[in-house]
Amino acid sequence: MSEPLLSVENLKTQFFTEDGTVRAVDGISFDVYEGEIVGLVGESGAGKSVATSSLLRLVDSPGEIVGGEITFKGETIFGLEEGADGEPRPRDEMLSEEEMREQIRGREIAIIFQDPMESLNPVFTVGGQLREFIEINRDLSADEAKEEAIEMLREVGIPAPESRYDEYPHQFSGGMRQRVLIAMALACQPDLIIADEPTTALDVTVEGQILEMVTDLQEKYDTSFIWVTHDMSVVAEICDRVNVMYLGEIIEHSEVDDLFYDTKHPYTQALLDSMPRPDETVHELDPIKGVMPEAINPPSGCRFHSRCPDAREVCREVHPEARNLAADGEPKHSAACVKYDAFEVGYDESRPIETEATGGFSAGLTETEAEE
Ligand SMILES: Nc1ncnc2c1ncn2[C@@H]1O[C@H](COP(=O)(O)OP(=O)(O)OP(=O)(O)O)[C@@H](O)[C@H]1O
Ligand code: NI
Repeated sequence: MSEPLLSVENLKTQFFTEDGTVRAVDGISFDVYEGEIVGLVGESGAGKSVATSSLLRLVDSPGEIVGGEITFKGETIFGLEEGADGEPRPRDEMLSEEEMREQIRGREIAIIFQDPMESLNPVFTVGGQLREFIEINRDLSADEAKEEAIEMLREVGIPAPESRYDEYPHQFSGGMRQRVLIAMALACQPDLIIADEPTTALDVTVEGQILEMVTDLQEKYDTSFIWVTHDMSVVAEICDRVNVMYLGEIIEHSEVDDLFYDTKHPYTQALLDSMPRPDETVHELDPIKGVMPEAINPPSGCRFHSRCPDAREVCREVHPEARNLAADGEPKHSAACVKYDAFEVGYDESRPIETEATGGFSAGLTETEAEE
């Protein structure tokens, strides 16, 4: 395989709050290759948005990227080295804030958020905003940029784009606004588009139409995507490869079919069991037991052990790094769960423990309450 377009190594982003340090992203690694859609999936609070905004160095105070490497087309978006005083400092080749703003954001890596009203200005027409964006970023005249803007609106499926060009964002439906943002993301022909739950607020039919359009455009332009979602059916529909996140970590990674048909991590299994599956018409939904613990004080050992049906003593003690469990020659399939022999930590001999998932006590109750 060729070099990845984007490579993320051991990325850590933390928020320094009054209550303590929130380890929102705690050592994640993944790659994105040219022309693929990579999913980032997990429950609310897993760290998906912090991870994607870190990729563009858009984390605001009190948040900070504290470690790791982000490389994009050979350029260092983030990278530290040890300074003369022993303290970490940005490496010389790390892109400056100005370079990030002028070369990377919007041009080479575009981002689409869940709420289009945050990205569209309500007092300007949709077409005007798109035209201006194209004009600024692509050295086109105002007329050329307008033509291109109309073309982009047509491309993302906005009917009668010439007349809708002069309308304001509030005159567009939610789905149509989201299409405008996709047009804006595509306008500079970036190599990578990060989509942070852009279809979550839409109804399923509109969502389906948008996902279909994205897959078509993705093929046409050969753009790579990172698609953030908490919805496994979205993953099934558009992703080539998937990273599953839990409490700041990527706990499973594989090609999309393997994630569904050869699920390795109990958390991924729990996520799948809690959602309607696209490949099953009738399915009893089984919500994940318990709540995700706080990222300030993550549980010892495996972070999922408190909610895991397979947890044993050893899961409280050993913090597993994801390992590739695929057979030789098979595509990578990694998981961070010590129940697999590859981890060799004595899982089989270890005593099972009661967790929120084993029915020993139900979610939210303490052990004594449940015994009564
Ligand atoms: N500005 C902030 N200050 C303190 N903590 C923050 C801040 N922003 C995010 N966090 C914390 O970082 C963690 C990850 O949040 P993030 O928004 O990335 O989750 P997410 O996976 O995107 O969830 P969702 O699906 O709800 O969007 C959470 O524990 C959150 O409370
Ligand atoms: Ni988010």
